[in-house]
Amino acid sequence: MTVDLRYATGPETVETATTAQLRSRYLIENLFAPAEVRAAYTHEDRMVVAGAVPAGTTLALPPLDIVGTPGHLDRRELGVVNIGEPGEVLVDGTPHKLGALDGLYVGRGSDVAFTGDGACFYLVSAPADATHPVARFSRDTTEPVHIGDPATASARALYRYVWGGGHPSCRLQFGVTVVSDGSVWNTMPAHLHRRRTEVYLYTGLPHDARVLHILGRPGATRHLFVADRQAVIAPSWSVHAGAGTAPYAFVWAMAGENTDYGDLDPVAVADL
Ligand SMILES: O=C(O)C(=O)C[C@H](O)C(=O)CO
Repeated sequence: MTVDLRYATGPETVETATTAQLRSRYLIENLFAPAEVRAAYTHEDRMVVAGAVPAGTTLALPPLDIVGTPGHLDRRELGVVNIGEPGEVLVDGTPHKLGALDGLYVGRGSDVAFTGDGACFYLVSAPADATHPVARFSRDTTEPVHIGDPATASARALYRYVWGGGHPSCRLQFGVTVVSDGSVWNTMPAHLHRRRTEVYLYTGLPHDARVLHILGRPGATRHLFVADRQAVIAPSWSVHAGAGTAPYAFVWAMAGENTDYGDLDPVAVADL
């Protein structure tokens, strides 16, 4: 299986990069294909992001040569969000049903497989040094945190699945944010995470719409136009925020030194 490999980068490279260079370093475009698992590996906090689209088959989470262990999760933990129709994730043979935007945490050491005709699973794994139990998160029963304001076109609901305040993990945090009708902005005002890497996967965008995603150091930002089901890597020195030309949601996932969701450095709009 080919893995899309991304090296770690420094902030100074962003200001002089061409658009093509920015896209090849930070944007992950083709994670989802029928009856395949596709993966990208970033050296930023050694996160793996992947797509599994069973399309009527049963797809196993494969080992990756770059990870270097016989099983993908031998030394890793996994977050899964279903961005398609309902499907099942088999963890050591036990099925866990996931509806649209539901999540699943899988601890170190498990074998995982995916089924479901219209299901489309987004996966994030990160190194783990302990084993925590499997946990399912339903978007319908997770109490969202409402942030932003319709007056600034930034109202959104944040569904935190693994975030340090509930189910335990080693390094991984993830959840889903749904931008409210009439709002366009995510993560504005923006912030940085000195102690972790974050990856956003945009979902629910019409095919002809885009999210204008902002990256880079405050005061020296660039942008990428991002389509549905594409992901963007935000190294620890980069803001990560965006405005959509149509309604959208996104899966956010982080890995780093701690699992404290509130450990972030806010950036005032005027400092961007
Ligand atoms: O819309 C938002 O704001 C977010 O969803 C923020 C992410 O959860 C995030 O950046 C976590 O650090």
